[in-house]
Amino acid sequence: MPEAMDAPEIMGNVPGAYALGVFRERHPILVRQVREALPYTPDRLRALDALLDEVVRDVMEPLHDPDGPDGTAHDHAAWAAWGRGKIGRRWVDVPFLWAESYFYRKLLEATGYFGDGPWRGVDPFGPAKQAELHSTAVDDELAALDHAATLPEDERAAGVLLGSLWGNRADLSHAITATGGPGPAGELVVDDGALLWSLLRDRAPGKVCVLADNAGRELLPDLVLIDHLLDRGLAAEVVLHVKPQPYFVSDATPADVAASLRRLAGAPGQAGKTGERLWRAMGAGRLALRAHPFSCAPLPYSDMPDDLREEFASAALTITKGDLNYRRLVGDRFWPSATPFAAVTSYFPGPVVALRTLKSDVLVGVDEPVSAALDASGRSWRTSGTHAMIQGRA
Ligand SMILES: O=P(O)(O)OC[C@H]1O[C@](O)(CO)[C@@H](O)[C@@H]1O
Repeated sequence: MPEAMDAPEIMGNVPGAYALGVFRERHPILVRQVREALPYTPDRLRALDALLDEVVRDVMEPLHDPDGPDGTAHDHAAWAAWGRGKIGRRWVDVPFLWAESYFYRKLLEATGYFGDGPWRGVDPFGPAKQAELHSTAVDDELAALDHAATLPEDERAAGVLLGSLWGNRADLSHAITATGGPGPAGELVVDDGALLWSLLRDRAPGKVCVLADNAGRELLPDLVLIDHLLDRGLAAEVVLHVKPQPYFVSDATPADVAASLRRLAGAPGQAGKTGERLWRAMGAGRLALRAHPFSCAPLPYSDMPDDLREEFASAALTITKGDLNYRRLVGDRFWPSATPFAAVTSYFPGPVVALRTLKSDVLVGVDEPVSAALDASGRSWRTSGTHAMIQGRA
């Protein structure tokens, strides 16, 4: 194991670390927003208030007793095992990735998502996701596909890739405390776009896995990219991995994929044609959907189970979307920025490219003078989504 693999894990209790603000500011706001988003019944309101109190007191309580009213969840045993030595401590005193995952798991429990009552399976982030999917901003983005269709092939390919990349900036969890909307595309700090295309163009079309991130304004351009790969014969099949349950506010679930495909297929022009092709690809099995439980585990991909390892090993390319997948891919650690991407992803069983806008402190593969100059600029370039990377290895 390279020496750099010992970099310290990101925790919320490191002064100045971005993670601290997530626990102190974002999570309380989020619980309050969820409380108002749906007409929750008194039991759910009490549970949400208890979670808010837990977040404000900064002590992680266990999940409810498996024999209790909320105890029907399939994953109690897993969380009890993952949480050994962590539950009972302060949210900020355990690894950031772990604690954030636990927070979203607890939020679902509080809303009754896993219970036997009427709130079972109701996405607490559903209203926000639906509002975004049916916004005029999405109308405009879909209409822009008509112009994209007139571009020369290379420009069009570059456009669909950048659309998917910068779609990651539109993230409802980040929007909670960020100022302003997604805004225009910013700066690329790493651009391995040529590698991505060569992995797809220089060999017979194979399977491409896409590890999706957010629904709505990110998933739509991801689907456009997937359509491009299938339609241009760059992929024989695409496997789209989404979350089995609501997670990190806007992360895509199978229901969100269905809603996005309906949105695309119902749109005029090129967007509608794209939606119809994808709909047919889904029916023909060329576009497959997976919602593996590991997608919501509080663990890095280096701990992936054997079935996922086999899936990625059999892929010509795996594309990971977004900040959280990046954290899980390279390890959520304070790496020196020049740490090679290939070294920290050497465990990954096949070629992998990450499309990510930068929204948290983890960073690899950026030369020290470059990161030092950006740090000196005084901008919060590592965490505000203004900068992005296409970073991969064969
Ligand atoms: O949607 P993305 O790109 O995965 O980003 C989510 C990010 O937002 C946060 O939840 C809060 O910043 C990060 O922890 C996480 O990495």
